[in-house]
Amino acid sequence: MTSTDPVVAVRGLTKSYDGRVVVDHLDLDVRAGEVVGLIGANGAGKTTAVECIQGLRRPDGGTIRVLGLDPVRDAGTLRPLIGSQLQSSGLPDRLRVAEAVELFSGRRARDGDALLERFGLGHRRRYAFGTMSGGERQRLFLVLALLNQPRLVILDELTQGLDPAARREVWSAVSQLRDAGTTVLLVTHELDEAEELCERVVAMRAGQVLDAGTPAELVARHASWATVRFALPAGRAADAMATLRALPGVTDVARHGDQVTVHGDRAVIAHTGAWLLGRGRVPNDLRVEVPDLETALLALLDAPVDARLDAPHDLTGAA
Ligand SMILES: Nc1ncnc2c1ncn2[C@@H]1O[C@H](COP(=O)(O)OP(=O)(O)OP(=O)(O)O)[C@@H](O)[C@H]1O
Repeated sequence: MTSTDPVVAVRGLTKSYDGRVVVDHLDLDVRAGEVVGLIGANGAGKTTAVECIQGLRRPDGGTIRVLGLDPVRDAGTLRPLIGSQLQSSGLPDRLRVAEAVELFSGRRARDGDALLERFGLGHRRRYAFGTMSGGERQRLFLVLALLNQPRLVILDELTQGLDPAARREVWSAVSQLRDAGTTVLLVTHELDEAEELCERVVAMRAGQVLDAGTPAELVARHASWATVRFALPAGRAADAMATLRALPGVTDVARHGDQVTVHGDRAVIAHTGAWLLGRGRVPNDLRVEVPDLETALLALLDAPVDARLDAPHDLTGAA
């Protein structure tokens, strides 16, 4: 493996359960230092794919290389090089934090105490797992995933069931990994999480990749509209309608009293802004709404199956 080879390279991965195909010719690359998110509907095959990547499941077809190794054939060599927190992670309730760190420490283990401090768990060393909050547990799983200085970290539904504050804590911990250049493959349903943490996302449906790119690229490709809202002084809104409709990119203009809504492609933001400036006054209540990754994914999942074949994008994300 050379320094430019992807950390994870999956080609044509297929996996069936009881004759039902759940991963269908999946291609996926994760390059060194990238945080890549696997997103998609329930049952899209995300967990199965990462389990194959970890060597926990044997693929039916295709090839997988992780750090240049085959996850099944080279399982012994690869296991210490991957740090993982899986959907099914759990620890005995009575196990103390320090004991868990000791138990999981391998030959390559770094200073567990320093890691606990880094993730805000230094004061919890003597606490039993069963007494910890959801956010603390997930941060402990992150500590355990990182303990043996893995070359790849795999996180599956890391913040599922956490309250907003605990999610933020865990996000901040993952951001630290990203900033430190750790290679992370993240499975998530939380699209705000993917937008916050992932440099690249891979959207899956029915075992196949629908599209891949930065969150902004996916939004631009599948939800490229914008809506601008503002109020015009009493009586002026009606006159403005025809002018606004003629602006480039505008597909719809609506008026409720003095409230005006202009809808269209992204160019609408600039043209409506320029028109307002040209009138000499920017309304105080000017608002712009643009879709997020969730809207883009919903549009993508709704698209007919063959629409993805029109997408000229490299689904592995290779440069
Ligand atoms: N061990 C198994 N035996 C039989 N079917 C399975 C098994 N594991 C998963 N499946 C099925 O395979 C399909 C894909 O599941 P998988 O967990 O990989 O999807 P996912 O995208 O991770 O879903 P979720 O987001 O709900 O976790 C689902 O229909 C699931 O029920």
